[in-house]
Order: sequence, then structure tokens, then C-alpha cells
Amino acid sequence: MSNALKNLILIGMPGAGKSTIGVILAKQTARDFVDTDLLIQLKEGCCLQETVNEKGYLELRRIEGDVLQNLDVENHVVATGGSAVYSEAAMKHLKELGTIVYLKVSLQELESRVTNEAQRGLARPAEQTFAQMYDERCELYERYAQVTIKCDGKCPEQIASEVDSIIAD
Ligand SMILES: Nc1ncnc2c1ncn2[C@@H]1O[C@H](COP(=O)(O)OP(=O)(O)O)[C@@H](O)[C@H]1O
Ligand SMILES: O=C(O)C1=C[C@@H](OP(=O)(O)O)[C@@H](O)[C@H](O)C1
Ligand SMILES: [Mg+2]
Repeated sequence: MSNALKNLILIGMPGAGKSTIGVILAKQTARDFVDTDLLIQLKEGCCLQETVNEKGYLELRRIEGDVLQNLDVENHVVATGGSAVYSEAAMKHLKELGTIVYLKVSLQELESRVTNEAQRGLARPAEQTFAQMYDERCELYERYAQVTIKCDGKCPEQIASEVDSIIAD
């Protein structure tokens, strides 16, 4: 564990399982849980897709960066949004808060999971395809990851146990 605050920060593509696995991991490791997408929604008073529609994807990324930089938690599992890695300052803050765990999933697996792309509030330019987004972002997730878990073919409980055993070492 890289940090006395004992937070585990999950990063990865939309559909990677950050929100799903985050809750399971919190329960498995006796931590609290926070999903920063929900904090953004509470701050804005609307769903992420509405923020994108009304203010644009760059503004959603800016709001997300702001929420992440103001995050002040201890002994939590933090599920971030897939676009968290666009803010260098936010990622620096998250690294100070805890251990950054990248949930790595193949494009093929993600495409089978994310069937509601247009309603998910993705913070990307309108013309960017999911595959292009994957190519652009993979190097960012890898840049910030302190622990990487290959998730294809594993169920959420198995992935949570793998994270638990790695951070317990
Ligand atoms: N390891 C997994 N195997 C199969 N399906 C998964 C796995 N992890 C998540 N899912 C499914 O993928 C979808 C996206 O998961 P979610 O936790 O919302 O991802 P994220 O928060 O990273 O965008 C959900 O329907 C969830 O049930
Ligand atoms: O990757 C993205 O552009 C986004 C992913 C979403 O979270 P999930 O990764 O939990 O789906 C959410 O933060 C927002 O809609 C933007
Ligand atoms: Mg999520």
C-alpha cells in the first residue's frame, strides 16, 4: 500500500467495471465506497448526459477534474469516471490519496458491455468512436496505474479478490 490514507482508486475505460467492482472491493476490504460520477451529478443537479448535452464534454471533464481535486477521503474505494485521466492535476491528487488501480479490459469485451454509448454521458468529442477513445486513453491509464489488473474473463468478485491480495502484500 503506497499511502497511509489507505484509499484504493479505480481507473479505466467506461464499462471496465469500476463502479461494480468498487462496491464489492469496499465490502471485501472493510472500506467505505464513493463513486465520483455520483458526486458530479449531485454537484450539477442532473445526470452526466445532461451535463454533456447542455455544457459540452470539455466542461464535464473540467467539473470532474475539480471534483477529483477536492476529494478528501480516507479508507475508501474510489470509483472514478473513465475520463478522470484527462486531468493531470486530479491524477496527482488521487495518487496522494492512495493506490491507483487500473482495471484493464480489451476493446472487444468493452464493446460487448457498453451498449448505451449515447446515454452514458461520455466525455468525448461527438465524432470520436469508442475504438478511437480506447486508443487515445489506454496510454493515459497505463501512465497513472500503480497496479494493473487484467480483467477479461474474470467475474467482479474474482477481480476484487485479486486487487485485495495485491494491495495486502
Ligand atoms: N468483470 C466483469 N465481467 C462481466 N461484466 C462486468 C464485469 N465488470 C462489470 N461488468 C458489467 O459491465 C457493465 C459496466 O460496469 P460498470 O461498473 O458500470 O463500469 P464502469 O464504472 O467502469 O463504467 C455493467 O453492466 C456491469 O455489470
Ligand atoms: O469515460 C467517460 O468519458 C465518462 C465515463 C463515465 O463514468 P464510467 O467510467 O463509470 O462509465 C462518467 O464519468 C462520464 O459519463 C464520462
Ligand atoms: Mg462507473
